[in-house]
This record gives sequence, structure tokens and C-alpha cells, in this order.
Amino acid sequence: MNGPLLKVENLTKHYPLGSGIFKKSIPVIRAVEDVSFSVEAGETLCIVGESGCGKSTVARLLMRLVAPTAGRVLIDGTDIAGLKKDALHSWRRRMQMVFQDPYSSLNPRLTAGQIITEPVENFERLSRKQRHALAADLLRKVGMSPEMMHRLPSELSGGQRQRLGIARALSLNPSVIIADEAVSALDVSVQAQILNLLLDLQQQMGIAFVFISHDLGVVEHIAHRVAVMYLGRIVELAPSEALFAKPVHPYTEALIAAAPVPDPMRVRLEAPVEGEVPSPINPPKGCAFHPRCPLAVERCRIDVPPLVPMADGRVVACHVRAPATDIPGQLAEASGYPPASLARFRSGIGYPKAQILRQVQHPREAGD
Ligand SMILES: Nc1ncnc2c1ncn2[C@@H]1O[C@H](COP(=O)(O)OP(=O)(O)OP(=O)(O)O)[C@@H](O)[C@H]1O
Repeated sequence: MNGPLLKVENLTKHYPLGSGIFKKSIPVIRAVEDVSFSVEAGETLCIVGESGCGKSTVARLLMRLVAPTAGRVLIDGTDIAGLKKDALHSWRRRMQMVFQDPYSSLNPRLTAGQIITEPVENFERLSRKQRHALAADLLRKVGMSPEMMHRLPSELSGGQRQRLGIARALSLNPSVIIADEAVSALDVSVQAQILNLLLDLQQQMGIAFVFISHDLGVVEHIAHRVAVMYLGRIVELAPSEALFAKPVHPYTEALIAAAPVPDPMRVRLEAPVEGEVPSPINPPKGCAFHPRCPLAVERCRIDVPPLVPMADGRVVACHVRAPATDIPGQLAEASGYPPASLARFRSGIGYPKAQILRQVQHPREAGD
């Protein structure tokens, strides 16, 4: 296999507000705007950001539960956004979803065994014996006793129900699991058990996770890389350690500063920024964060900042902290550029390549 397992290119979702003959004049909610990233097998990419920034819409677009306005979602190089119904059905088994609220996402009338074998039975007929063996195996995989297969969801605890949701997602041997706030509804101790289960499964099966969460404590625990979203766009995408040690985008800095600090030895960052997230119907011109940004300069009010690669392998969209005009300089000084991040840059991992190449080739046109 060449290239990343999951690649998302320039994904965009606009929800029209109402309908009409003159479609161009209908206002739209810009839920997701030009989002690009990629995920390798066995990697966990976390998507974080305040409520309404577009995290769940990205998850729904990845699963093709909603159609994109623009952009592509590729698994092993195949664009699932362009597939017709039948082809999409079989590609879907490569990607499964675990939801926030296991109770409402599980059919209350089916037993645990029926719930977790149902996805497989959508693809192939199973004998009673096969169904029983599959259910027992999946329950063991998620740390539950096979005897639980006869129970209804109402007879299970919250943690057991979430394990069931994970077993169901695992039943089709997916390459990617999208977990949307998968542990947010659970008690802290149960959260830790479920997160450890996910990490174990990832190690055993090489599953890639796209993990959506507003809880930075959880994210720091499990992420290999983190994408920070603000008003539909990725503003920073960085290896987890680098992001938490030294956030570059002022919004990332504010998010981390606002998060509870579990480690008393860790110094709190400056006070988080004030104000509300602006409306996605009429987002601010230029950088959408500029009205709340303590560093904003004139350019931030005019141009949307492009995602610019930094020397430590992250990309940042900020005119002040990551000026786009630095790119040609950075590339010219390739010897000073860490080989790993240069390779990532060349392979386009995490970067909207076309946009960056445009910047490199025509810095005046694209950047200034
Ligand atoms: N089906 C829809 N129709 C219209 N607007 C929508 C729809 N789904 C989401 N939106 C809007 O798109 C924006 C992004 O929503 P989304 O649920 O993706 O954000 P989120 O970051 O997941 O928020 P939360 O953490 O609160 O779930 C919001 O302004 C939301 O109101």
C-alpha cells in the first residue's frame, strides 16, 4: 500500500439555510471548510475544538453519513465520497464509528449478541453456531464475558454498553474507527478503562483512530497527532507532545490554557481568550479567530491564513506565528529541516499539498 490509510483532502460542508429558486442567495452554515489531514494505520489523530467548530460534521463526512459540498475522503487511495451506493456499502466496512451515547446508539430490543453480530449479517448469512462463536469472540476482545451475549442494553452498565459499541465496530475488522466523544458520557474511572481498551485494540490490530473530543486530558493521553479546529477550519495540526508542550496557534494556546490541569507541577499558560465563537453563517473575514485573538494584526482581518509547515512537523494557520512567506526559506534551508518532517511534508501527510506547493512556487500570488 502506498500513501496513508485515510486521506482527507479539502473537505467542505455547507448546510443551506432553507431552500429557494435563487440558490446562490441562500445563506449557508459553513460547518466544515477546506479540511485536509491524513491518518496512518495504527495512528490516533484527535480532533479538538469548541462546541460547534465542526468536529462531528467531519466524522459524519468521513463515514459518508452526509455528502460533502466539496473535497475527498480516500481510504487506501479510493475516494469514498465519489462511490455509488453498492460500492460505498462494501467500503464502509473499512471504517466504523463509535458514538458518544452508547445507550441511544444501541437497539434496546436486541440482545448484546445480536447487536454486535448485526453489521456482519448485513454482509453475509451466519449460522446460529457461527453467530454464537463470533459474538463470544467479540465480547472477549472488549473484555466482557461471552455469557453477556443474552443481555439487553438496559441490563448493562454505561461502560459495558460502550464496550458493546466498540465490539460492534470491531465486528467488521475495520481499518479505521471514528470515535465521536466516545468516552465523554462515562465516569472518569470507566473512561480510563475504555481508553486503555482502545489503545490495546489499536496495538493488537493496527487500527487507526480518528478520535473526536473536547476533553484535552483524554486527548493528551491517547493522541499521536492533534488537529485543532476553529469555526470549521483546522488551525493547527501537530504531533501531540509538541502541541501540548508548545502550542503555536493563539487559539490552541487558549484552549490548553482553559483546560483543567491534572498535573500540579505543570505551569498554566496565560489566561484563555475571551468572547464567543462567531457564527458559521457569517464568519469574520480573514482569520476567523482574529476578533478574539490578542495577537491579531491588519493582515489577519483581510486574508485567511494558509496552513504553513513548521520545522517540528506541525502545520499552523496564523499570519503572526506562522507567516506563509517563510515557506520558501524553510525549504531552501532543507538541511536545517528535520528529515522526518521534510518527508512528511513531501508525502503531504497532514498538509493540503496543493495549497502549500502553490505557496512555494508562487509566494507572492498565494501568500502576499
Ligand atoms: N444537519 C445540520 N444542518 C444544519 N446545520 C448543521 C447540521 N449539523 C451541524 N450543523 C451546524 O454546523 C456547525 C458545526 O456543527 P458540529 O456538530 O459539527 O460541531 P461540533 O464541533 O461537533 O460541536 P459539538 O461539540 O457541540 O458537537 C454548527 O454550527 C452546527 O449548528
